[in-house]
Amino acid sequence: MPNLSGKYNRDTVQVEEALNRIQAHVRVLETETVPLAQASGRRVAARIAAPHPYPAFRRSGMDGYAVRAADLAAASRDTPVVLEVVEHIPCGCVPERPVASGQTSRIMTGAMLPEGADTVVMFEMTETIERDGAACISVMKPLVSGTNVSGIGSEVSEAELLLEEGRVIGAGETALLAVFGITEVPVYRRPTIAILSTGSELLPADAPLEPGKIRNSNAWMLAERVRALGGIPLVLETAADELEHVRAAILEALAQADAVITSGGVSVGDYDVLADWLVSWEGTTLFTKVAMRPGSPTSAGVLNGKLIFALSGNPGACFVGFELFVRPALAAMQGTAGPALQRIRALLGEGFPKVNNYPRYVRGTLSFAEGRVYAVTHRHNQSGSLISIKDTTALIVIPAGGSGLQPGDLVDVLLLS
Ligand SMILES: Nc1nc2c(c(=O)[nH]1)N[C@H]1C(S)=C(S)[C@@H](COP(=O)(O)OP(=O)(O)OC[C@H]3O[C@@H](n4cnc5c(N)ncnc54)[C@H](O)[C@@H]3O)O[C@H]1N2
Ligand code: MOO
Ligand SMILES: [Mg+2]
Repeated sequence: MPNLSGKYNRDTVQVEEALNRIQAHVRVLETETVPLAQASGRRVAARIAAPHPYPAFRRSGMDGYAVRAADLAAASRDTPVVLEVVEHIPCGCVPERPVASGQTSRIMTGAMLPEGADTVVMFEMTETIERDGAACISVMKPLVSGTNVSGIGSEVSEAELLLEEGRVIGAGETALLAVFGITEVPVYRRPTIAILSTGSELLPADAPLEPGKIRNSNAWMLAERVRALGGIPLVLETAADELEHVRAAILEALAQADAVITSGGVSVGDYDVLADWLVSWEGTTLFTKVAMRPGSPTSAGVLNGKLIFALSGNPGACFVGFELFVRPALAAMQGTAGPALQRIRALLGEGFPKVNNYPRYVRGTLSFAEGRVYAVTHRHNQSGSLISIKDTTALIVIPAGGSGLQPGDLVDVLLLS
């Protein structure tokens, strides 16, 4: 029997220190190139610069007439300026005739401006007339030169940074890559994350309920989060609370995955075998207790250069442990340093009278009223409850100590979405 006294006497580390220890062991994954159509949700693995200016040609912003602004300088209701229409320019065409003084070309939104012209008068400001058998327009107002024209590079100049390394590719990013013709995108490899649920009480989701048992929800929740953060979840068969069984499952998982998340068995119970293993194993233990609620027994270690996140089995604690520790690690594996969660300050909506010996990460959401941001805690915030997870968009940080918080007190809030 290994010496398990460490299971009961654990050093407590602060959340920040626990995260630092994890980040120190993150290995940034290799990069690969994927077609643009498969780049959604991936993180860019290089600094991507604009290969050409955008727009690449002087472009009309309106359906109207391309003119020389100087020609319209004296235009007024009483002295309209008459210009001869010399060409029609649809989108996608290169104008064939320059616009000389006294001339104009009919031009469509998005079409290339003809030489000589510097301004576009929208149709609504013109009147078409005929003069000496020629099609003309009359304009009754001057325009500032450049009106309704997007100049070359006015939006993006050549070589300008488009996407910084580590950025997640979403709608705006894909649009940029497409418009610049970057159809082979350098991205970080997606981390494969093995998910092992431990617990002899766990049934698969499709099993009929049995007395004393519950269906496994953590595996589904964790897989969903891993997928949403760019990883590939590898959900393993649930392990019974037996040390050898759990150990073997983790070792096998480490061979196939970039990191392993376990849930359950980290506290001091008789069948909390992960806690047993982490004090007697061959790996490096990073921490086995964190100054936080829920999830104080959350543990982590490194074996064969790979991280093992041993999250609590309690669904609320499992969720919070994932967001605080696994999420930043997933981001870092895919090339993004820095905090994974944005921290803001908000006014506490309802009071939180409970005094804590550890900082508490309360599931909640933000609400907005009269220009103020309120942090609203959810009712079911026990470590063991899971009903509030679906409505959680933020973790509200209630500091340790003190004498409870009043409505309107300023609190730190970690934004999850
Ligand atoms: N004497 C003490 N008891 C406990 C302490 C303590 O300090 N002294 N800590 C409590 C705290 S805090 C937490 S958090 C839990 C941690 O429990 P474990 O991580 O060891 O998890 P289990 O014992 O395996 O299960 C706890 C709870 O969660 C349910 N569970 C487990 N896996 C799943 C799953 N995949 N899906 C859904 N639900 C799951 C399990 O059935 C239990 O109800 O320990 C306290 N005890
Ligand atoms: O730290 Mo435990 O997760 O409160 O219940
Ligand atoms: Mg337990």
